[in-house]
Amino acid sequence: MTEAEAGRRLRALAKEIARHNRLYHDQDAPEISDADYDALVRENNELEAAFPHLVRADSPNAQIGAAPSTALAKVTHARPMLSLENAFSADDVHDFVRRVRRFLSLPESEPVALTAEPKIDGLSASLRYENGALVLAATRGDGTIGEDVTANVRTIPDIPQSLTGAPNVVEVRGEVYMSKADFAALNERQAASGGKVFANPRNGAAGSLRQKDPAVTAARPLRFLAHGWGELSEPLGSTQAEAVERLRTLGFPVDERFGLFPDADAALAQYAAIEHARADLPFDIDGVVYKLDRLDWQERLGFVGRAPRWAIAHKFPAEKAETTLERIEIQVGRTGKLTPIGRLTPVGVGGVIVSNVTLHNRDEIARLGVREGDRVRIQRAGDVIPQVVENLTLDEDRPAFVYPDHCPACGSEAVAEEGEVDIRCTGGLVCPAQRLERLKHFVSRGAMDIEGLGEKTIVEFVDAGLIEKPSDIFRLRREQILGREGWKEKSVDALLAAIEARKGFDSARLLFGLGIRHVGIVTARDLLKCFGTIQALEAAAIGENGTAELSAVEGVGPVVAEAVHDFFHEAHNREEVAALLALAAPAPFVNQARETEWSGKTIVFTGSLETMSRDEAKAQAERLGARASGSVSAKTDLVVAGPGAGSKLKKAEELGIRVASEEEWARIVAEA
Ligand SMILES: NC(=O)c1ccc[n+]([C@@H]2O[C@H](COP(=O)([O-])OP(=O)(O)OC[C@H]3O[C@@H](n4cnc5c(N)ncnc54)[C@H](O)[C@@H]3O)[C@@H](O)[C@H]2O)c1
Ligand SMILES: [Zn+2]
Repeated sequence: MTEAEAGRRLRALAKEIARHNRLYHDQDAPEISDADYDALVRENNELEAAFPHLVRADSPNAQIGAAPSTALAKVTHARPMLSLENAFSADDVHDFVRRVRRFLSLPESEPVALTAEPKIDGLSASLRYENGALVLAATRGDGTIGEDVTANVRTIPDIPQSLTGAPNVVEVRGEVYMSKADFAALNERQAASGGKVFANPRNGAAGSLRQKDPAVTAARPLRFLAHGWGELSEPLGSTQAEAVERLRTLGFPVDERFGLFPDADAALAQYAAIEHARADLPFDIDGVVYKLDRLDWQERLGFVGRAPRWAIAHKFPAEKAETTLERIEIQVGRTGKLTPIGRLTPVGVGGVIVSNVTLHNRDEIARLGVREGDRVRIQRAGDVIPQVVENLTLDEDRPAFVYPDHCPACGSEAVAEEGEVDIRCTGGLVCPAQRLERLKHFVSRGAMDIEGLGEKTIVEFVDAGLIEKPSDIFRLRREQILGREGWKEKSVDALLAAIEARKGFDSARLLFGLGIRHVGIVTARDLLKCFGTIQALEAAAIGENGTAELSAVEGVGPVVAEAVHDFFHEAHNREEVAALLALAAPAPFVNQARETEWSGKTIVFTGSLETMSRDEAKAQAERLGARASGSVSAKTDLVVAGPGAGSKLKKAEELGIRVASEEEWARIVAEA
């Protein structure tokens, strides 16, 4: 940014921020969210830091709140009512402590104790007591001049009218606020009577206190929490914690979460605890305020501009923000799932800058009605990926977003399964987005189980361009691998021998290794029991009545049939299968199942098995002529439950299905 641009921007920001200050502080009717307001202030501060000589006399940093414009009498504060510096991260808080240390020239060994308490979202008031009697109450106004709200404050039950044992002059400062419940009820009454509806409890409290007629204030459920003081004829204590305790004994409400902490880390832990409790608190808070405990240090630090040097407000991250959805991009996941990603104009939400959101799926895009270029409201909760919660662009002119019906990574058809919202690429074996996952699956234990070709080696070979698709594994040549780092002659030979050993291997394992959706090892065997070879299966799948023929197979339903059909429908998948069959020449399927009392029965394995893998257990079931299924239903004959079994076991018990332990299962297998 050039200097001229910065100057223009600073001028615009000063004007804009002043306007929002008036709307918020004086008219109790903000137009933008606090997060958006804070973003303007931050932009201003960054520019001021980059161009210090351009800082304006009317800089937003030179001002507190807004000058009052009500019909209320003006009051000049005996001591100014200040604002607070903001911190947005733990780093900011540590910086604050470092600044304090530097200012006071404290040695590292000197502890810096801090108080921490919620930052109540209300409006500050100063209550002046002389000889124990409440004589004046004032709003903050612009920090120097506030409004006289004495009569109004007298109607607030939390605020004592008189004090005993107090210094002759005490100005108690704190927050006038409205509880969330009272605020909701007030707005309901206001709406019913056609009165002003408030944007939030803070505005409700401010609008209720700043009334010409105290009777109106009296009818509003206002509350008060003390957090500081102004003029005093004698000190309330020698530390912040002592002084606050004194205020409590004088009869002022103090928040129960107020605490004294030995250092910044302990105070930050309290921040986390308060943030955690935030939603359940009866009133709105927007952060935690830390103050130096030692009052002699507060005195030395004084204030700069509009805020004390000895306190800082650690704001909670905003969880919602508005921005523009610039583009909708479709990503292909490792398993072929198409996921729409929204590219945003970067915006701060929940303490981080967000430039991408997940749009989940086609249905979500339709539900939100979002198109490229729309204004959207996004939300971020905890560590969750940010989401679009609302489309703010209501014009209907532009056409709806067209969801692609082909995979952007490989051009294969992308389809949704019946009743499913997700759209998947059917390009499986050749889709670059799925390449790695497919290859890892192909060589995995339950599939081709190629020794020496683990995930790490797959990644290495893919990166080196040695393999792209499963058939390439059978094309690997000695000299391609030899000479690569970490590959000795012996290991290369062992690997090639392991690959060679997989020629003429089990066709069911190879079929399973293709990674067709829903085709697990059991389904692969079911299919081959019927068709005998992968070639025959392929011919059936792409035949005229393909899906019908496949769904007729025992153990295969319409969803599996559809997936198998879609897979073989893609020409490049057929090419790859043909290459694999030529290179690996798997043996025709041999049905190993025996006729036993378990033939035709359905068995479900759940929980963890200790002496065998899930795959092995399933294979055992099949050899007994039984089918292994993934879900428990009335048709289930046996549930084998290991430790950690959950809902499936519960369901089996509800349905009265026989349940066996792993040990009992081993006995069944041995005896069958
Ligand atoms: N949405 C808008 O248009 C808009 C406009 C102006 C200001 N704002 C919001 O108002 C804030 C700025 O207002 P501000 O200058 O009054 O600063 P502030 O409200 O962020 O902080 C200072 C005030 O915090 C209050 N406070 C609450 N609990 C306290 C505690 N425990 N200890 C000490 N003080 C405590 C005090 O009254 C003090 O005056 C910003 O956070 C901004 O988001 C919003
Ligand atoms: Zn694809």
